[in-house]
Amino acid sequence: MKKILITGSNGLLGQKLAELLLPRQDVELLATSRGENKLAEVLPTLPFRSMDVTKPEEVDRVVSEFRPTHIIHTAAMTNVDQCESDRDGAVLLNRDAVQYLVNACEKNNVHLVHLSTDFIFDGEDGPYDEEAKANPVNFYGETKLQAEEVVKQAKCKWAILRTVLVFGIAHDYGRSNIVLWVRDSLQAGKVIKVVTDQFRTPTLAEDLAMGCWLAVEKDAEGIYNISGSEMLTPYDMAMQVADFFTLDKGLIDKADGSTFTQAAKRPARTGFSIRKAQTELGYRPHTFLQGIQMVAEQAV
Ligand SMILES: NC(=O)C1=CN([C@@H]2O[C@H](COP(=O)(O)OP(=O)(O)OC[C@H]3O[C@@H](n4cnc5c(N)ncnc54)[C@H](OP(=O)(O)O)[C@@H]3O)[C@@H](O)[C@H]2O)C=CC1
Ligand SMILES: Cc1cn([C@H]2C[C@H](O)[C@@H](COP(=O)(O)OP(=O)(O)O[C@H]3O[C@@H](C)C(=O)[C@@H](O)[C@H]3O)O2)c(=O)[nH]c1=O
Repeated sequence: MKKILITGSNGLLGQKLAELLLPRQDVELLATSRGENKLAEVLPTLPFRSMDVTKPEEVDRVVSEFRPTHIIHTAAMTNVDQCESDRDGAVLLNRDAVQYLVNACEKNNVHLVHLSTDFIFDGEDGPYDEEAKANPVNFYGETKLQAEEVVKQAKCKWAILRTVLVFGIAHDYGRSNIVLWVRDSLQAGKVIKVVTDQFRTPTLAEDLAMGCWLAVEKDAEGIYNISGSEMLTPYDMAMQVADFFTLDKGLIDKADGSTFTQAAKRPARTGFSIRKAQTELGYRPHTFLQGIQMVAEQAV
């Protein structure tokens, strides 16, 4: 029996984890997030406690009371541009909160599964394997790299799962992602500028949730890349989305990183080799096209 506490259960990955793990007979689950439970209506039997990971005494109390075997830590400041403007907030949530969780895990003998990102790399020479040297180009990546250092110092068991450009559909959820953004923009007849000079291995949220479960099930320790397997540009992705939903590809304008400005710099070529997760965990992601299809099936 695995006793799993999820942080950030209101987020995209958190919701997919709750859906995946709640029905399992070999898992006892506690979903936590700050504020109210967004899954209360769709998963009424989901055990939930409000837990703000930036409050150490709250983390200590909830972890000590539930005494999980594993924590899957998904909560983070994932708005990359916001991390640039709210640096103190980004450090508190993306790094300091990880230290609070590590403290609670050490005290209660918990295996910590921590989520990290391709944005710890500079994007000069992707795809990356688990041994590649980090060199973040934006503040989000900086804080997530600092979090990895915190986890690596931990005296409890730990795994770091790195992922890339996650897409999927969640309930009552504000953040968009490439598939929904392209679909919704084209459906509204809007012209979009999409970059041709960034490369990613986009990740279906359901696949990432499965990767997290495999890591827990196998008590995996160390670093694992958990992403899709196809290296695509956002422009390639947009074209596949347009094709799938039979939308007007004429609305997709090619752009490049130099003309296209976002507050935070993005690494050019990331993407992951997922060989280690495939061989050691039995991780098998869907294709990007299958991922779009799954999103379409869930769309209302
Ligand atoms: N999405 C992506 O493309 C990628 C994500 N990752 C990493 O994967 C992980 C999961 O990402 P994803 O699910 O997309 O993230 P989301 O932004 O969807 O979810 C994060 C959740 O954390 C919650 N949260 C925020 N602050 C706190 C807090 N102080 N205490 C408790 N919960 C809090 C948020 O709550 P609220 O709803 O109230 O804001 C949100 O529901 C993150 O660690 C991220 O860095 C890595 C690479 C790519
Ligand atoms: C908004 C926008 C994005 N893009 C491209 C750039 C980028 O590669 C891709 C997604 O852009 P976004 O700004 O939505 O996503 P972005 O913030 O870059 O996503 C990141 O999120 C964090 C949490 C991570 O950890 C990373 O793995 C990464 O996926 O789409 C365009 O081409 N045109 C646009 O108008």
